Amino acid sequence: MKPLNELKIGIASDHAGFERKGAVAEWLVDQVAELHDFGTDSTASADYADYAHPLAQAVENGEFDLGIAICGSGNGINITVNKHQGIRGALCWKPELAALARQHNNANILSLPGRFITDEEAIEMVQIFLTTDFEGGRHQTRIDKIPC
Ligand SMILES: O=C(CO)[C@H](O)[C@H](O)[C@H](O)COP(=O)(O)O
Repeated sequence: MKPLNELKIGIASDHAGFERKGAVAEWLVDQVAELHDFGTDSTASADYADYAHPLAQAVENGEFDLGIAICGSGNGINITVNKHQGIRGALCWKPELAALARQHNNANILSLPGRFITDEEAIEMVQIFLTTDFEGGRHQTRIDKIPC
């Protein structure tokens, strides 16, 4: 994993994750090399797939190192990003899960439940996700068996 200040990060949300995304982005923009917001851009009702697919495509093709996806429960946006072959999206709601998502799953998109976590919890999970390395070994063997 590159150092935090060299990472190119994509972020996306629907309306339900918009305000949480704003708090995360405000903290993150000074920490990383590049931060791109794939939308949405307000709390007006929106469909998470419209923002999740462009984020997932950009991470999948290497334009961004890692992604952050936020909707109300986290489920809709996480289900959507995981439709992409090169994406391993992990829905996390506590710091230990964000660490394990990197260590064991080599997750490349962190999905967060915006309506069920605080700004501080979201930022803590993002920081952990972006600075924790994949352990490889037995976990790589398992990841290699995922594609079908
Ligand atoms: O949580 C979500 C999907 O898993 C989305 O954030 C939706 O916005 C959620 O289903 C709530 O939608 P609503 O239109 O705000 O009721």
